[in-house]
Amino acid sequence: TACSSKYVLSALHPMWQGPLVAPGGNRQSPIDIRVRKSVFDPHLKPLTPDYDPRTCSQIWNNGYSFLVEYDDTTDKSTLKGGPLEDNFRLCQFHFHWGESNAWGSEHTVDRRLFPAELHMVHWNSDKYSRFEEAVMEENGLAVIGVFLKIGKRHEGLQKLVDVLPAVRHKDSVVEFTRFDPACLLPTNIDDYWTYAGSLTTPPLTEAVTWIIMKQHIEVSHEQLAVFRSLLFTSAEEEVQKSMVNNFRVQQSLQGRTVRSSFT
Ligand SMILES: CCOC(=O)CCc1ccc(S(N)(=O)=O)cc1
Ligand SMILES: [Zn+2]
Repeated sequence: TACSSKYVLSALHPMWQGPLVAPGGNRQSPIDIRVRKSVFDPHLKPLTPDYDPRTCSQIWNNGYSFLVEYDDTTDKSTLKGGPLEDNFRLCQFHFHWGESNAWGSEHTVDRRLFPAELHMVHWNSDKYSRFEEAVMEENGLAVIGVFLKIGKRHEGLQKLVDVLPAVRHKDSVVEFTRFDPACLLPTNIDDYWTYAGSLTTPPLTEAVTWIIMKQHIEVSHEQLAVFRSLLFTSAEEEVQKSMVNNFRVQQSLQGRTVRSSFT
């Protein structure tokens, strides 16, 4: 069952220092999105991201992924609309990927795996005063998920790819500015699935409104290979481990409904 495979992952993956089973976990992520079981919701509004590239501040390797962090002390880079009732502030984006192009995404669509998945993480600034507070609350976070496919080179991503060697080791950080995260969104952001879920890494809190884009973006094989050149390990550790397969296994839906913004 999903539960046992979660234990298997915990045994194999160095990345799990958190709780193996989220307390009372009945809305865990990621999930498999069964397209024919999703329910069209005509009341879902268009999503309105409004990002200011000047809020981009740094990139760091946290030992699970690399995070591009945004200054979220003011309402400069926000997300509204879609399934969201409140205003959400962008705080970071990161990716999950595999060691091969055959797998790497966290969510799947009718069991289809993608080589990687982008997560753009926002917190509810109408209800909470900072990310660390929102991450513990039921309607605290909104994460946009975008699938990556291998194809043509993504020109906007290249600025990010070029700086990754500078954050090769865990806990390394470099200044990174004037990056517009909107360039990583697909051309069509009106078609998405949405469901109530959780963080996919510790603390695994059930705080996330997930918004998964139907349309993927394309990156080149060479660009994804640079992601795989990152390391889970810090510079001091003798054994260097490639940062690959940093995804969680799918969790059971447990009666949840996945809504779609399109028919
Ligand atoms: C209390 C501090 O909590 C954190 O730092 C959680 C960060 C965190 C943010 C987003 C995600 S994901 N993969 O579900 O988009 C996982 C973990
Ligand atoms: Zn993630």
